[in-house]
This record gives sequence, C-alpha cells and structure tokens, in this order.
Amino acid sequence: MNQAPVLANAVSIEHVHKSYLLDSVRVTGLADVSLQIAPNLFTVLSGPSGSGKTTLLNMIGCIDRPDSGRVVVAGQDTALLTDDALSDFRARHIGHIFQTFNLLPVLSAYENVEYPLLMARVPAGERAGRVLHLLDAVGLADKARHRPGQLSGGQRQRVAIARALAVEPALVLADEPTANLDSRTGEAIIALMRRMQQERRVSFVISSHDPQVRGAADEVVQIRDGVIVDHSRISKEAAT
Ligand SMILES: Nc1ncnc2c1ncn2[C@@H]1O[C@H](COP(=O)(O)OP(=O)(O)OP(=O)(O)O)[C@@H](O)[C@H]1O
Repeated sequence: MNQAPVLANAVSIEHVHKSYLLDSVRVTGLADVSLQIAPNLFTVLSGPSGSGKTTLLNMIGCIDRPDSGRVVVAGQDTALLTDDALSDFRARHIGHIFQTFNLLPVLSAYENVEYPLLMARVPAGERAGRVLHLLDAVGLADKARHRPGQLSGGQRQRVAIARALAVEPALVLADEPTANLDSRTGEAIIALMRRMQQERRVSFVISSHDPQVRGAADEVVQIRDGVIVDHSRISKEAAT
C-alpha cells in the first residue's frame, strides 16, 4: 500500500509574479507573493475585489502558471510537470468548489460525484462505494438520482463538496463558496466544509468576502493589490 508522505507544507509559494495583458495594458495579479500553508488547516484568503485572491487560487490549483517564481503543491514542484502531467496531477490531488457550483446539469448528483473518479481512472468496483459514502456524508443519500436543477442552492453546493472530495485530494480549493447562498444556508455549508476538512484531514484554502467563512478559519491570509499584507493564525481560545 502507498504511504502518503508527511509534508511540511500543503502549499509553498515562493516569489510568485503573475500579470495579465488587458488591451495592451499590463495588470498585476500577484506581485512577489511568498506563502507557506501548513497541512490540514482551514485557510481563508481575504481581500477586496480585484486584490488577487482568484489569481492566487488559480496558481495553487494548477489552473494557471506563474510568470515567475515557484509553486509547490502537496510536495510537487508544479514547474517540473508538462501541461498534461499538470492536468493529471490536478485531477488526482486537488478538489475544487466554485461560487456557482459548476455541476454538470445533465448528470445526477451521483454521476456528478462519480465524474472526477472516472477522470482519475479509479476502478469501477471502488467508485460506487466512495460516491454513496460521500453523498451520505454531505446529507444527500436520498437525492442521488436528482439532477442539479431538482436541487436547492445549498444541496447543489453539498454535491459540489462531495465531488471535490471524491478523489481523496490533499487539498480542496473553494472560490467564494457561499456567495450565492443565503446566510443560513451559507452557515450550514461552512460547517459542512469544516467538518469534512477535520474528519478527512485535508487542507482547505478558501477565497471569501464572507465574515462567516473567516470566522471558521484556522488562519487568514490578507491580500491587497496582489501582495500578502498579513497571514495570521486564529487563536481558537480567543475565539471561544
Ligand atoms: N484573465 C484576466 N485578464 C486580465 N486581467 C485579469 C485576469 N484575471 C485577473 N485579472 C486582474 O488581476 C487582478 C486580480 O484579480 P483577481 O480576480 O485575482 O482578484 P480577486 O481578489 O479574486 O477579485 P474578486 O474578489 O472580485 O473575485 C485584477 O486587477 C484583475 O482585473
């Protein structure tokens, strides 16, 4: 059996620069960002609109590459991977949760959760058990055959959380996961993500404006104008 390596950091970013060309004007996304995130934490990225949160999540999530600097995720230096190998690495080790859920509308809840397992070529015999267990864990055992259009916003995000965890990733990234939910549903989704993060000992990195999300964090990374201005552990004693 493969033993997962014990990692010093879930994410290590060193001197990352990223800019975009917009109508021949160069716009800074990230300016010399360095960040270490320890494993098994609930880390929240916070900052005003346009500060670089999504750009940073895209670097960590291997959706985009930096112009310069080093990005190491779950022990893998992403610069050493070809584009195909990077996609494969992402599919096997990183789960994604989105503001607009991004479920495939023609697939049932069951099939949406199974989809990343098909992509990661997990054998058929293993898939059903994992999917049913996850749907049960997010409280949707009785909705397996429902399509996204037959589910509420909160139920859709529960499916998306189950989908993000299906490959048993080292890291789950969530971009504004409560932005399209009312505050009570948002609170339940935060509690679910927190419980899954702790039970499964997976690292969550969440970009959010939502004070309820920040309230659940182990640590908060503050970004302004493409620069990290603060990275603070939250003392749980102080919070209770
Ligand atoms: N694909 C792109 N093309 C051009 N500019 C971009 C692109 N993506 C991001 N930017 C610019 O990079 C900067 C950082 O954007 P980013 O989306 O990372 O911020 P954000 O903190 O996630 O914002 P929000 O909270 O509004 O989602 C902004 O100035 C933005 O306009």
